[in-house]
Amino acid sequence: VAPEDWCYESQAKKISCTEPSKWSGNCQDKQQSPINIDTKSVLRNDSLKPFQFVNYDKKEARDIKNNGHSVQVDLSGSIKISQGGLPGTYKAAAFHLHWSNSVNQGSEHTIDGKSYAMEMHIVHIKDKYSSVSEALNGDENNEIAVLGFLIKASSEKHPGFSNLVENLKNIPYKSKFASLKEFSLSDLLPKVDKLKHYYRYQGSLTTPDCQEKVIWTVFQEPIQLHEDQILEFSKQLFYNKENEEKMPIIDNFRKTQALGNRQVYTS
Ligand SMILES: Nc1nc(-c2ccc(Cl)c(S(N)(=O)=O)c2)cs1
Ligand SMILES: [Zn+2]
Repeated sequence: VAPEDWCYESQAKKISCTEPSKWSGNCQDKQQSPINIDTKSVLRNDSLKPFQFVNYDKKEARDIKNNGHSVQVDLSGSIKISQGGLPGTYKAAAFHLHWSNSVNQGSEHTIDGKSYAMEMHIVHIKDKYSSVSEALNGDENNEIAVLGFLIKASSEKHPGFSNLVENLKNIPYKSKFASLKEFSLSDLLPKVDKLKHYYRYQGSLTTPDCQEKVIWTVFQEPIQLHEDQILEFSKQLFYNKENEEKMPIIDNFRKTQALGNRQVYTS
């Protein structure tokens, strides 16, 4: 089945599409993501130094896009990460999010069985590549580095996310774009001194073809958004194109996968 008609369980109930248990490619292999992180079984690894974030504080106006599975913001390759136990420098490609229509679930990774309301993924590729698809052609298991940020509901509105959230109503359907006011990635993330603590493991893309080429980082410090900001995603965004039956993007998160013989490390 061609990967483009893959879908999540919530959609498979309404339309005929390939639901997660039937995803093809590497999706049925043994080093899949996301996983539950059992904090009692993680191993401290002192070589997991703090990340070096380059141009994360660079303010840029960017487009936000409904890609039919999530909401995505493409990033310029001048944004980079290094250190953080990575084998070299990686450049940013894009970020996207996963969510539900309730705040008690929506994240992909879980911590001691606890789901968070959302999860943001900043996808990076090795510096030598110029696209995610080029990186996926590489044959190492660390061609891609995803930084995962858990998001929890709070009573406070997150000012850094306000413009992004306000623009969701402008991209209701697949392939719609909107222009965001200038912002930096740092505007969205916890303070850099809170990013010293993170989990690390070897895994995959959480969407087809689930290639096992991702070195995963899940930060321990969650981002806090107001409940209304979180619920706006499932209220305003639809999977389908303009003139098709409206199907809200809800529960666009993959279930946790077997850890198998992998070890999760912590900085
Ligand atoms: N069409 C879509 N692709 C993705 C995607 C692409 C690359 C990656 Cl690495 C990921 S994830 N969730 O593993 O971070 C998701 C989402 S929606
Ligand atoms: Zn993702």
